[in-house]
Amino acid sequence: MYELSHPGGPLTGRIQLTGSKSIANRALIICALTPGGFPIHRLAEADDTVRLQNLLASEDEILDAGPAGTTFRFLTGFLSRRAGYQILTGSQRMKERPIGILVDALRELGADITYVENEGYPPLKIGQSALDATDAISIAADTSSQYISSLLMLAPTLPKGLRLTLEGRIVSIPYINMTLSLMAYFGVEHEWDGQTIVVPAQAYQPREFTVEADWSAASYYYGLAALAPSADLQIDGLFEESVQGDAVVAELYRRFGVTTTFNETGLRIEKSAEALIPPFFEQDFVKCPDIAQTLMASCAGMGVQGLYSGLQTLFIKETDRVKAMKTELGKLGITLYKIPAHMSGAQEGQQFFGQEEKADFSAGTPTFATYHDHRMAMALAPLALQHPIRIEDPLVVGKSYPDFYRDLETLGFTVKDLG
Ligand SMILES: O=C(O)C1=C[C@@H](OP(=O)(O)O)[C@@H](O)[C@H](O)C1
Ligand SMILES: C=C(OP(=O)(O)O)C(=O)O
Repeated sequence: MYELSHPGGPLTGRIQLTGSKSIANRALIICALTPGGFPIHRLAEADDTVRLQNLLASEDEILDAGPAGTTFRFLTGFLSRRAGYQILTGSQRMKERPIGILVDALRELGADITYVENEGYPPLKIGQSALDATDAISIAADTSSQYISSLLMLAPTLPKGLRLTLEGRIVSIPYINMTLSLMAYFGVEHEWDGQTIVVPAQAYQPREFTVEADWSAASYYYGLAALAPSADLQIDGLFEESVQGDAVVAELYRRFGVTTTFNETGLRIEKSAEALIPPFFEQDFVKCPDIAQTLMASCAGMGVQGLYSGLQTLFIKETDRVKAMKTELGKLGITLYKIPAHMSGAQEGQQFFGQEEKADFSAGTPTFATYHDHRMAMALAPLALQHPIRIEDPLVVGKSYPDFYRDLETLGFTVKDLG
């Protein structure tokens, strides 16, 4: 367990931000699909990326993706064409994260995939197939965009390419765009017409590639700036033009008086002591699910009333994130609650959640559980600007950002290992 604290006063410093695991994992899969490969610079040191790199190089029969969603989903597609049989497995939580939508789509293409334990869930036994049964399939787009990205990256290498029709409300759409723009960087063209993406058969063109810094990780610095009396932070490695949907975080925090200016090496986040905090924050997170916890913790720290929608994918991530945030914010006297449909005006398939109290530390130092979810630890960490906090299983951050605590220390935080 770690205890985090900060002496108070203005928050200043400079961070070389970790690389994006989403971008790195796409680059690794595309590289493996490109004859001869290509050099990738600033490959993220995230556990999920190291894992994918190791599994792509492994000839073992059992491949363990651990808790890494993109690693598991991207490999499910990739291994369908690799020689021999492999068993693709993961952590206990991974075995609870659905994979049936992707398996059904791959089976329609001709894949040889069987469930080793429970129907619809990892682990999978994956054999080699030409994936030439058809060149046009449909897939439900309302559960995880990672299934779609997995198919898209494979698509140009299929004998007749792929015509992929997305059904239902599309979640996490910026991640589909990220996949397509990386494919385009490596010379692969597509057409997106209505709900259908067409990728003709083509070869990836090798090109050197550099991984951008991680905008999802940047969200924690926005969270810190929002809770500091004043802040001036330089975050290196991020650029205004980004393929990451979570870059929207710069816009979201502007509402709390946290401003962003781009410069040569990255960006500067500033908040002045006079910044006005609005009483209310409303946001649909369907395009940026990974920053929802950051904003919930910020609203808690500022005592801003939050109204959230687009959280439907959070239930099947590293943990049920809504439930986990509800429990942990509850330790600070905050109720995160579902708003009944008749009160929120929610349309079918939509749910609204609300919270309004300000974090109350009068019960002493809170101990936050992390539920095997890196984002629980990192999203709650900024609250240490208001009162010391304790984080259980703190090294869970390694999934995307192993140097998180070291970077906090450079901003003046004390990180005490309580064992
Ligand atoms: O493709 C990706 O890199 C990701 C897609 C998103 O998942 P879903 O599409 O399952 O929402 C996101 O939450 C995850 O952290 C990374
Ligand atoms: C949801 C996440 O990752 P994954 O789905 O790849 O496990 C995440 O990093 O927030």
